Amino acid sequence: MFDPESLKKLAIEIVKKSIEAVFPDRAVKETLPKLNLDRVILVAVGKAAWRMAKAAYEVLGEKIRKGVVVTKYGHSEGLIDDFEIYEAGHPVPDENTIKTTRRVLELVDQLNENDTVLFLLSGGGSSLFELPLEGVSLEEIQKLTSALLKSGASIEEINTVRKHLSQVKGGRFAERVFPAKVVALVLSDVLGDRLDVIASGPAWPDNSTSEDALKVLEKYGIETSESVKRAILQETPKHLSNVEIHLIGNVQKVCDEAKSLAKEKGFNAEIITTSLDCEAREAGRFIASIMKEVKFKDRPLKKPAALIFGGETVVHVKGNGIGGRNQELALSAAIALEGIEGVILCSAGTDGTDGPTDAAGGIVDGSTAKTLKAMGEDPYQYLKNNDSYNALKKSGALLITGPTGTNVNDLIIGLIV
Ligand SMILES: Nc1ncnc2c1ncn2[C@@H]1O[C@H](COP(=O)(O)OP(=O)(O)OP(=O)(O)O)[C@@H](O)[C@H]1O
Ligand SMILES: O=C(O)[C@H](O)CO
Ligand SMILES: [Mg+2]
Repeated sequence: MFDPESLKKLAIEIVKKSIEAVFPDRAVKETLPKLNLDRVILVAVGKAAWRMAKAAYEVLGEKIRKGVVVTKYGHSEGLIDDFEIYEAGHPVPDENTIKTTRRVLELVDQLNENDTVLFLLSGGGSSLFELPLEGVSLEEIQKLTSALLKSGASIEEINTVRKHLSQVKGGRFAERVFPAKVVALVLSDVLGDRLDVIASGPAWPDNSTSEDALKVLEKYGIETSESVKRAILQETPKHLSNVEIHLIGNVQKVCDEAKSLAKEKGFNAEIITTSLDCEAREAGRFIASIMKEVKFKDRPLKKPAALIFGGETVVHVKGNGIGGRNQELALSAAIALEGIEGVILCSAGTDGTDGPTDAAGGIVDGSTAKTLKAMGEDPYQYLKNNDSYNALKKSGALLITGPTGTNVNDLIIGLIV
């Protein structure tokens, strides 16, 4: 029923269309009309901020009294009415982060109980929205952030520390907006969607404590100054009375869309997990083993079948090649699927950039490893050297989409016919 080329095309189509379903524009436009907003101050923060703000402007128009957007360098796409649009440092905050955050605080400090801040939040916000507590310098925050990012700490742990050093994270932004209200739309790039973790939860009560933050520093052996330790001891808000939050997209949504698209195409489709978080090469091998079970035993699904996985794997980079977690997962699966017909696996970062490369991920089948071997290359050596980008490039197995303007973790689909 499917030749390898049409199966590949179909897998790419399902992945691309599923990512479109989590474009923030669409979700903002669906959500805002239900909220009865009038005369708001718009503040958009994160990697998807520009697109979220543009969509909000298209829905609310003149109802937006003032708009401020802060996103990563290169992530804004032009003017939106008379909004102030800023770009700042990511993944480590810089001078522009501080300047913009001060500007936002200046605006919200003038508000009263009749006002509403429409807060559009997405991943990356921790670095783009920051004003350190009194006594803590930007340099100290930069040093600490770099150390935490390299330490192997989880995003929850990293943000636990960040929240306790900031005037805007861990609910302190919402506290500062009081007595005005905050209505927030949030696009999640955190597995489990914890609202106090996404972008360090500027508008959500903090579930973590000063003690937790100190424990993270101790666990990863990170040295800090006395002034940083003193600042951490000031506890973040645990209750907020002026906040309404709407989660408008996450990895679950992208998986749901993939499942329904695969079903439309006549596949038996199932979401196996939305919280895949192990080492990328192990995930690739394990997913390949399930695909073989379907191929040869028709279980847990009968062919034609679509297996869908969402999450964010990790890579402990030991080699000196280039790649990303989705490309590494795909290469590992390609090795395990070698020689099998009627199987294809696509692994993609929904933001369109997987690791420090121009690819969104990889798309592999039973011929990928064979193609490399026919060229005299050893796929396993590429995997060992964390050089998935070059292995997939040589075998024509890179998935290239360009930056998508959204960011909700990774989508992996396996088709078996
Ligand atoms: N050669 C490589 N092979 C595989 N993975 C790599 C390689 N080099 C870096 N990485 C991985 O790429 C990750 C960064 O990728 P990426 O920018 O896609 O992350 P992200 O989670 O999407 O970031 P953000 O949350 O800011 O959007 C690093 O955590 C690292 O593990
Ligand atoms: O900004 C951040 O903290 C990360 O992207 C997680 O949301
Ligand atoms: Mg990314």
